[in-house]
Amino acid sequence: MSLTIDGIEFAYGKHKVLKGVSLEVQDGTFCALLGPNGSGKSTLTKVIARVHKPSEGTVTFDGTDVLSLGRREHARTVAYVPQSGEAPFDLTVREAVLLGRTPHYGMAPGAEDWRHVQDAITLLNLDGLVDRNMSELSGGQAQRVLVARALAQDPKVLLLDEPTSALDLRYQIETLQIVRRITRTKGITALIAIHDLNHAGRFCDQIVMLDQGTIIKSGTPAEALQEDTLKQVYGLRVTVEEREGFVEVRPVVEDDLEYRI
Ligand SMILES: Nc1ncnc2c1ncn2[C@@H]1O[C@H](COP(=O)(O)OP(=O)(O)OP(=O)(O)O)[C@@H](O)[C@H]1O
Repeated sequence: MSLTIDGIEFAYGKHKVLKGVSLEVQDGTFCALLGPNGSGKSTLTKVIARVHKPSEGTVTFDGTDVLSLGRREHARTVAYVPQSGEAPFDLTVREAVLLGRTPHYGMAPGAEDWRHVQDAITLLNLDGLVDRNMSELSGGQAQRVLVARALAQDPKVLLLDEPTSALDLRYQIETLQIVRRITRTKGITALIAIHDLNHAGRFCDQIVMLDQGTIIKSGTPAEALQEDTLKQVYGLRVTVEEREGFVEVRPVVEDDLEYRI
């Protein structure tokens, strides 16, 4: 049982951004999408979230064609956390999290829906903010609301596009721990676009390295985070060590800008 992405091609106009991307993520796996700016991480999450339609390729989850599901069924299967600039600004925090339940109820939310909303609010430590308007939140608070909305949706596949970019260190760690825990306890498949190689190595089971719209490497953190791969993809010398059971990447910074290859 898995999320299977096969031969995805996508272009913005004439600019080809995804060039035959194929990837398999097993159920219950927390998978990081890594790669330099512009390598296609966000675009890939948007294709799975159906924000963009690929010109070629398929996305299936446990054998079901995700790209041709009905709208409601897709929303019950896949939840998408966009970058924080895309928050719904005219709503209170509670209303924004409740949006995640829309695919699950008919005329009005029921007790089960409110339970999911409250659980997500508590998990993301948003209890003190529930009546605040989204427009009054800091970037990091808004980002936590978007994660809570996606968790309230109770999806099978969770897509996160740089969900920790505006978070302080404590909330970065907490958010990654929460996602990791729900992959374990609920068997959810999570795919996260993220820049922090060490967070990816610490919290994720699988790492997929994208470069110019192509997958360069996919494997465990130890398999994917290798010095030669990182040098090739980021154009930067790094050292990679195993520390307390986790892979740790450090840039080799000698003198001003001398690290450039
Ligand atoms: N809406 C758009 N219209 C045209 N080109 C776009 C659009 N969005 C992204 N691109 C281009 O597609 C390429 C891939 O962008 P994408 O946002 O998927 O990369 P990314 O790996 O997520 O980058 P980052 O790490 O900077 O967020 C880039 O060259 C970018 O300029």
